[in-house]
Amino acid sequence: MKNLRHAGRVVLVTGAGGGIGAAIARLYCEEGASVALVDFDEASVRQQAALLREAGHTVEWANADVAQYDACARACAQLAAKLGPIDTLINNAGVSPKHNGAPAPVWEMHPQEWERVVGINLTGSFNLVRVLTPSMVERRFGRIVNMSSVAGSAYLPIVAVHYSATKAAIIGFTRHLAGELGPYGITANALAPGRIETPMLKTVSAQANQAVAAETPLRRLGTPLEVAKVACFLTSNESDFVTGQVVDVAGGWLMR
Ligand SMILES: NC(=O)c1ccc[n+]([C@@H]2O[C@H](COP(=O)([O-])OP(=O)(O)OC[C@H]3O[C@@H](n4cnc5c(N)ncnc54)[C@H](O)[C@@H]3O)[C@@H](O)[C@H]2O)c1
Ligand SMILES: CC(C)C1=CC=C(C(=O)O)[C@@H](O)[C@H]1O
Repeated sequence: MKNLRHAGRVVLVTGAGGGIGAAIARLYCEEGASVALVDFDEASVRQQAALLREAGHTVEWANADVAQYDACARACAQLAAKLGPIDTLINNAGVSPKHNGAPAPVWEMHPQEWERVVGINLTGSFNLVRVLTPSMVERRFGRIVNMSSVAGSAYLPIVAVHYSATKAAIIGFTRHLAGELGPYGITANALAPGRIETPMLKTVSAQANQAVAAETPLRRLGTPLEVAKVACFLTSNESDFVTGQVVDVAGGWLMR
């Protein structure tokens, strides 16, 4: 029997064209929500939306770069006009760029590349929160999940400094949101995935991933669905009194 605990909810997921975001969008659909998919890769987000519609789910999609405030505002207005007011926001879109096949050391990182990644991984989450919280505050209800990473609080040589810095900032951002928005019935939590099998991993050697699996207590990498399950839990009625928390989804890797 399906768990329809998100029936009646309208959920917006960024980075929903693939990887963890696509799994999150699908699980919300399966749990009864209407889902708005946002991604800057138009072909991917269109395809994910088509797959979900074919399965009978209520979805709309928008092609937007989360780093662009105006594009976020336009996309949210269009999506809310079709689905109704958005009450659940999953800020999942993020990038972990490589430079010549490896993370750029800080002394070689171009300032524009720093700005670009901060724009997507951090400002992108602010943009969506800024656009959507006025109606959440007005309706005295909202659920927000921001995607951090174990890299936000542990040194991971596989990523570069902009990535770690933005994922750490997401934790402070989330806790501040929890404090400020709590009195209006809005919760904000963060997820800190460990290594999850998604397209983001395609630049990492199989050997490196095996080494992570070997040092993970559960002895494997995670799946996008395992991250999605925690996002759905944290925004369901089962987590009504949970806010300002950072939840690792990492199989025990890098327990801190
Ligand atoms: N995969 C991992 O091991 C891992 C671990 C920890 C945290 N994370 C985080 O989880 C999130 C999802 O990662 P993933 O592994 O699914 O990545 P992914 O690369 O597989 O998917 C990311 C999606 O975000 C979209 N996207 C990227 N930049 C965007 C932008 N500016 N505007 C709109 N959409 C954009 C991409 O088109 C893509 O569909 C990211 O925030 C990532 O940092 C991933
Ligand atoms: C895919 C690789 C570069 C990677 C990205 C993000 C991570 C994170 O924890 O945020 C790493 O675990 C790693 O999988």
